[in-house]
Amino acid sequence: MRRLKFKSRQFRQERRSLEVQEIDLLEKWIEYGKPDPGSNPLSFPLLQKESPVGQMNENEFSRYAGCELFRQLPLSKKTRDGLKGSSYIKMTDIQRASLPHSLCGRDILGAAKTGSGKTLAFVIPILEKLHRLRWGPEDGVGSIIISPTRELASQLFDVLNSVGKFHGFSAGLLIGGRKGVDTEKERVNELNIVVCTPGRLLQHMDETPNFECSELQVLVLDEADRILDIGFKKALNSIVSQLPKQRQTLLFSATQTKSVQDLARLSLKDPEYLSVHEEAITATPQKLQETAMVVPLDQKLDLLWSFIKAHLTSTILVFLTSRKQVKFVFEAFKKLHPGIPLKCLHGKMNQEKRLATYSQFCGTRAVLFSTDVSSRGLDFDKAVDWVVQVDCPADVATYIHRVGRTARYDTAGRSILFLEPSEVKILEKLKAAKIPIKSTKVNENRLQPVSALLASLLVKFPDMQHLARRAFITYLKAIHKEKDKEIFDVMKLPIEEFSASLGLPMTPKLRPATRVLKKKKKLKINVHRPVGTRVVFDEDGHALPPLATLADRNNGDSSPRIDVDKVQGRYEMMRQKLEEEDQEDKLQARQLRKEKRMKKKMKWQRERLEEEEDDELLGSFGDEEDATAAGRSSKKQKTRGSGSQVVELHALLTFGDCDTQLLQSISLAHLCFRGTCSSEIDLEVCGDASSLAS
Ligand SMILES: Nc1ncnc2c1ncn2[C@@H]1O[C@H](COP(=O)(O)OP(=O)(O)OP(=O)(O)O)[C@@H](O)[C@H]1O
Repeated sequence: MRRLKFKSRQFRQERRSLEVQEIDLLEKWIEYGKPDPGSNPLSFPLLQKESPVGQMNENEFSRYAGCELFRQLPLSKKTRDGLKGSSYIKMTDIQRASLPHSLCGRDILGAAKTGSGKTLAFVIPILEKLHRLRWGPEDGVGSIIISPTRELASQLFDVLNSVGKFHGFSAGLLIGGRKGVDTEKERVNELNIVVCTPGRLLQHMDETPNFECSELQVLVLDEADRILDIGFKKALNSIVSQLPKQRQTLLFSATQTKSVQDLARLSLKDPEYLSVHEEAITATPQKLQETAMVVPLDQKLDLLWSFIKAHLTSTILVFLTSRKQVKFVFEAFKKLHPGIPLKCLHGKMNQEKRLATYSQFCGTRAVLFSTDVSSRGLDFDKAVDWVVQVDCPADVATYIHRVGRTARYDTAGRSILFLEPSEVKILEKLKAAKIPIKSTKVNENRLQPVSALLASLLVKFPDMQHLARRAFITYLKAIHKEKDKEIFDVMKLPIEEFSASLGLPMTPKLRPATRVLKKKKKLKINVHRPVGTRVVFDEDGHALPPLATLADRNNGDSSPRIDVDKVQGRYEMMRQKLEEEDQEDKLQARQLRKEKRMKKKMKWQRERLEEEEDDELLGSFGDEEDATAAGRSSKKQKTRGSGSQVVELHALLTFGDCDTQLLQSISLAHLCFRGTCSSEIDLEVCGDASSLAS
């Protein structure tokens, strides 16, 4: 047994040196085959499947720009094994075009159709870059992947988990509201790869002590155009200002931004623009059949109900404009029992429910009513048969993302768009954007009216009346707010008929927006008022504004006038003072963080050195030292581990509101569960985690 342990240490050393050799080889290979900046590897002659791969002779390597199999790329064994384990063999176009550039460390601006495999195009370079840098727990956050929604972040995390399972990086999913943030704070500093939504990342940057990303290597923005748009502007600017400028940045989306201003915000360095489907005849997947139907607003629910009743064995994703509409249609249709499971998803649902709904919907026959929270990035296991857009999308990009939830990778799919007659102008815009959408007429004979059923439902369940009213109002408000007035005109809508179609007995009154004037706050005497903030009154008993004390009384006027220069001077002085103090504070905090990091790093390096010395000692002293060294080295194995044969359970941690339990179980297992694949070497278990060893 002792001998076996000695072997396992030697094995670890050998493995480490093999890893160093592999990295050296990969770096040479990448350097050798770098494609020219600005070139598109898709236009290179295809590398034959049977061509030799890797090092040809001392200074010659096989070509990787222009290859189509993952195994022909300069990737580590761990990544290759991860890809193979997930059955990824052949690259998609965006992967073929971008990976040769991103593996060399270049910034990428990648655009490709929905469902075309953009996720792997950024997950692989992250794993490879950190692997080649031999990134470890003590190095902190090496990569951040930002996604606009929690579901998408969680899905990206799953892909990272499956492809990166042979690497020893710790990764965390940081999403969600206030809940769970404290648990995350305790562990977030140990992460190497962070998958997150902008809000949660910023929350940690602001609140978590010592959380910093000053060593960041790769920043990824998935659905980049969405993250760069106005809704996330403030958050993203704050995030980027806290990241080092020296980093690789990868931006991907099906509808990519080219705004120079946007890109300047991210300080991209000579990015490679790779829009692989720009030349394609269509902007949407080839196997997607797209149809539009013109139907008056008051018949949309009839059409939707008839559609669902006619497709009871399908998986259908239905998009509506507002959360209130989603709630109403879902609750109402559920009570009418259409004969197929119904689900709903919107941004105000709690996170656990959102994630549960998302995973339940994957691969089952069901109808999911959703707002645009599901429109981007989600890969419902390639199982959505139909995308139904009951309400017109805000713009062409939204249309592309919504229909992109079906016909993913190489599967087929169908979509249908219900258009109010006043909205038909969008068809021209869709066609101009190379979207092959065909218009068909509604077959009135097959329409199953649902309005009467809804009216009786609203009588039976008075709560539903409120939902219906809210759905009505929020829809009209949303249309009123839409920017594209050529398509959206609330005045052209049949408002009364629409209200009746929801089952409402009377059309709710739409009041013009009024400003609610707040009551003037009563002034109270604050006895705890800090010294120096005394209120000064004039002779008539009126409180003087604070700056009146600075007024220039020497100009002869009876009423004192503010001396603007004096006031500005004082402000300027205060501003300067504050800025100086701020700078000092920042410097101090940075210094402290740096020292702490250095200490941690030194400690880890010392431990590793000791471990290596131990190994060498063991080599000379043999079996005697084994027993004492075993405990110590097992402990070290907890924090640092790599290698193809040793399986460590600490590989990936999951953070997030719903994962507290999982987090606990992983940290338990993380204690020191270590098994080896070699039949020669026995399981080595330390401490009280022995019960986990079986
Ligand atoms: N090389 C590949 N071989 C086989 N399947 C792949 C490959 N790359 C990606 N896929 C599969 O294709 C599907 C779509 O991939 P992915 O979600 O990355 O698309 P996307 O381009 O990011 O889509 P969207 O624009 O909607 O976000 C996934 O189910 C994924 O597993």
